[in-house]
Amino acid sequence: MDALKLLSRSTGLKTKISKPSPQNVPSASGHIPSENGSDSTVGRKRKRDSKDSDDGDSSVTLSHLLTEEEVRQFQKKHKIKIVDLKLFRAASKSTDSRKSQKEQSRIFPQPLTSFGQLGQQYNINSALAGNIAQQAYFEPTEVQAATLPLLLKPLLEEGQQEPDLLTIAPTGSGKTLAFLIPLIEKTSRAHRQRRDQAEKHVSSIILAPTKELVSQIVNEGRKLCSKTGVSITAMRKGMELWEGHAVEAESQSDVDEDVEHNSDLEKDHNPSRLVKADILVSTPLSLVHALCPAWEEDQTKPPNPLPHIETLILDEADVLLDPLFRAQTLAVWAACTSPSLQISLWSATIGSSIEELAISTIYQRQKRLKIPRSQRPQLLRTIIGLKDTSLPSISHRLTYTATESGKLLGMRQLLHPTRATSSSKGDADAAPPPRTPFLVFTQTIARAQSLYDELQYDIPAPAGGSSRIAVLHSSLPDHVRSSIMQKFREGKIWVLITTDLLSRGVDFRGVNVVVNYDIPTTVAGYVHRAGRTGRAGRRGGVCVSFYTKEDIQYVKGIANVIAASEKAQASSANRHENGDSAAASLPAGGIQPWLLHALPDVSKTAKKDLKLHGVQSRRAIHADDDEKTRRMKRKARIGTQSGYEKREVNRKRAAVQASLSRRTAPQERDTGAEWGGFD
Ligand SMILES: Nc1ncnc2c1ncn2[C@@H]1O[C@H](COP(=O)(O)OP(=O)(O)OP(=O)(O)O)[C@@H](O)[C@H]1O
Repeated sequence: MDALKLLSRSTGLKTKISKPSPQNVPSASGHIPSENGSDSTVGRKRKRDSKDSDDGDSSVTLSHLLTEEEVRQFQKKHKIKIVDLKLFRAASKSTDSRKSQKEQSRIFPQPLTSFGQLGQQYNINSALAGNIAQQAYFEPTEVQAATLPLLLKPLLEEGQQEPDLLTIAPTGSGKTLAFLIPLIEKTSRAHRQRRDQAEKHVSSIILAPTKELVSQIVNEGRKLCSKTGVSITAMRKGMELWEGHAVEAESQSDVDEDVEHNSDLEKDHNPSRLVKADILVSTPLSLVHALCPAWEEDQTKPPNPLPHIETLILDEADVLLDPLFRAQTLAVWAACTSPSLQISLWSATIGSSIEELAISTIYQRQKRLKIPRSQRPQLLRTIIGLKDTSLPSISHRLTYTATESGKLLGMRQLLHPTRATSSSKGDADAAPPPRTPFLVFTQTIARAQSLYDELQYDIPAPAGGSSRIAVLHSSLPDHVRSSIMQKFREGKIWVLITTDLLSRGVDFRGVNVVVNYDIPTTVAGYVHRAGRTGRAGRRGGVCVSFYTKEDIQYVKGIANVIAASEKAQASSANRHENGDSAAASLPAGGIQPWLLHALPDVSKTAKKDLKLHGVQSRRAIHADDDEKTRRMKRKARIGTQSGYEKREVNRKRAAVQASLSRRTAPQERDTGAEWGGFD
């Protein structure tokens, strides 16, 4: 296993980078034609210095722009849909069918067919173009092809405003690059126009739900910002967003150690604590504390305004606008008071209620700031592929284990596959046994810890023993969290047990197997967890989900996602039938149609309850739980001790306790009695 090579991206470790085969890049559904209409870019590495125009040389233009019909064909082939939501709003007042309303509001801008166009057509900062080339990205992914022109084109002409944008694109499809490139270019242009570095202040904010994701975005951003004059940093303790407003150290959560220090902050004198970076990446709570330290006590208090912020990006927008983070995110959004603020929301899953919330927040803000209609930016929605489906390149296995102890057995079988269990008795077509690295998800921190305790000695000592397995959750100190992340990226840890903390956005390139030891609490959760494998077009990723009797009532949604993903894979296999054998082979252990019929529909209340609390038997024991619930929860605990062994241990413990209390009781009576005086 070459885990080191697979996981080494983002670690700074040098590995040999080879050109991926065309079907392995994220644009696997079909190659992107070059400017002259041919498919010549595919399969050939672009020369780094041949196309990038020099900074300021705007005379180089594309020799050939695609006609509208070609753009339509391109969008169809790559499953790209761009809708102008204002046109859609106007069209929805008509009596036309919804389908035709949608068709009327679709737009067909020029796509980005190669990274070379960034220099040629969009005249981006040459250092930025060089940094992109340095990353050895050979061609844009669908989301990059669709959104980069939308965000970069308005920068070319003065007075043009970038659109507000909602983007839904599959996991691992390169959304981070899609929002970072235009942001860095916009900031670099603003620097050139201003040329007054003394004025430097934060002009853009990127919000992400976890510290791990914040750290990852900053690391990716740093690579792209190199030598562009643009700086990016993560929110950290003691930072001031404006002079005299230090963040309360104890109320402010720290970011990971692997985020390098912003050099501006390391100067000793106090004003240096002022954030001087251009782009600030933060979790919503960290930022909201910076804007209003007492925010949690009084959430009605408006946070201090951030009038200089020109761009706000919500990565994993559906989580940020979910009730869990909603108040904090909206508080930051409201604090960005610039009338020319450009907002973009990115995720693999944005449900219609979240989309409505985002759109209404955008409109209300424009009304509040009294921005004339003529000056309001376009509002666009880009969808890549099918909404709320998992990547077709991932194989899914939904495994019934009946009980909790069945799961442990299943997990051990995955870790130690034998010939008999991995290939169904000599079946030559059976899938090969899954190979580490594994990312294992549980419902709660306590369960992640228990599973770790159970499995920590399962890897044989000659293979590294317990150092190969780790647990990561939000109760661990930040430095431990970042060290585990680093080791997993470097391939030193093979099995990482975690909670939903790592289900969103985190990019471990080489994860081969995602195990849902406990089923996720939402369908979107499944899409995101599964999406930790099969990233950047990698094939061979497997997502195994165990379910027990208690889960049967909830798994239909997951089964539907798997069925949709398999259908997409089958149709892509048909398209590739003349050559792409990897795509042509259907995943092993897929969903049988009878199972889809047999599984009960999930009621709205059950969905809501699952989302809020998880499966009941796996929740922590509460003081007000009745005896039956306690028993059920105890039974669902992760462990290899049999019921008999547990009862024996409890019996012995009770006997020892009783003997101890018999011995201490007389003393307690002597010392504990109140002194009644000499009388
Ligand atoms: N054009 C490209 N060609 C090849 N690889 C790319 C390209 N763009 C991005 N990648 C790689 O794809 C991987 C996934 O990218 P990224 O983390 O941005 O995905 P994402 O769409 O944000 O996923 P998620 O929804 O899970 O957050 C990263 O390792 C990134 O380096």
